[in-house]
Amino acid sequence: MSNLYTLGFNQDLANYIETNNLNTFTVGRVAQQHRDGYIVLTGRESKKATITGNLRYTVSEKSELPVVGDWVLLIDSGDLYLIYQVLPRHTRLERQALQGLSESQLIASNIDEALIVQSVDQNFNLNRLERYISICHTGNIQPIIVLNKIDLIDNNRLNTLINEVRQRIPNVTLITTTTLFEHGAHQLLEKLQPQKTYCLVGSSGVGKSSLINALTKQDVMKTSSLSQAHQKGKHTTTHRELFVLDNGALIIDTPGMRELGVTESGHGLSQTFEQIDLLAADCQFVDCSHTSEPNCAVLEAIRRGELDEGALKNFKKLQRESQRFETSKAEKRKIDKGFSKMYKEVMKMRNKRRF
Ligand SMILES: Nc1nc2c(ncn2[C@@H]2O[C@H](COP(=O)(O)OP(=O)(O)OP(=O)(O)O)[C@@H](O)[C@H]2O)c(=O)[nH]1
Ligand SMILES: [Zn+2]
Repeated sequence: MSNLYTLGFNQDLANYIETNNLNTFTVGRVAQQHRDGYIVLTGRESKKATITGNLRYTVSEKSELPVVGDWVLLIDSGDLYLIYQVLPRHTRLERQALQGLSESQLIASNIDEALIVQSVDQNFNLNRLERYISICHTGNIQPIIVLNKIDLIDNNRLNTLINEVRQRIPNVTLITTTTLFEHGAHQLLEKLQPQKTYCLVGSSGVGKSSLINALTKQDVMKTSSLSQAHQKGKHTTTHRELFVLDNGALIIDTPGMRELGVTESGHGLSQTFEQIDLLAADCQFVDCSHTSEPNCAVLEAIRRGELDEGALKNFKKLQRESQRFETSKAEKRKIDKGFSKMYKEVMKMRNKRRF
């Protein structure tokens, strides 16, 4: 078991296995997810794996199936492991496809900190940063902002950008990198701790694969050429993969995520827009929408120049989005429930007829 700890295994998981009498299984961590199966690490080996029929047919939602980062119980069947069970997840990186169904998609699990990568060229966007940060908070993941490709701009411009981030998002760690020069990512490497799991998120072409290559000091990820990276809809990273770095940190690369929707209105948004949340407590109306109400503390703060108007605008946009998501989820649940009721009634009638 001791080798498992180098993969991020912890006492909570050990206790879970112990209390549920699951000691007979091999424990592993999902390192790669492909169309036709998985690669799991057990601390001793890396082997192909597939899920058991039992697991496939007993899950009630797709998100209960294994994803990269998951801890799983395995049955050894020679050159293949069978995944018998997914152990409880302590964090989840989840997204909702903006033009999609009401279903959210689990991207990876058990991530301690997410590195939100933006490049300092036209990709730089405060609203998008806040969007990614909300998703992290919703999944209990600590966000870190990484501004990459700083070789493209001069120091003045860089300081302006850093100030812009600091003003809008004061409480999240900010790191600057370039993968063009040796040691250009040293600030980032120093931040990564052994046995902790990180993931890289960000639009296609911002340099996530290049950063992985810089951190692993190898060419493990294929990077796209600039022209390719800017072709719309082309993702150069096609699968998710977990890497163990020389310093013992674990890092997961995820494919470029253009359509990244927030999934819930819970604490994710209020944690990200903490300042608005705090101010709102002083609004005259409990359900103040901070639009035109009298004695609105949020609008007052904007008037006084203490709150960025852009932050409030983005907050409202993300709030509307998550409300839409919640509503469509509730509607879907109602429809599903209706179907299941109908199905039960039909079965009851069939059984009656039989006897
Ligand atoms: N100037 C400059 N270019 C960089 C830097 N980092 C990466 N690039 C270039 O940006 C392009 C995209 O880099 P990738 O590492 O493939 O980007 P990615 O985020 O992994 O992209 P996806 O795999 O599509 O999600 C490549 O041409 C890289 O050479 C940097 O620090 N400075
Ligand atoms: Zn208000």
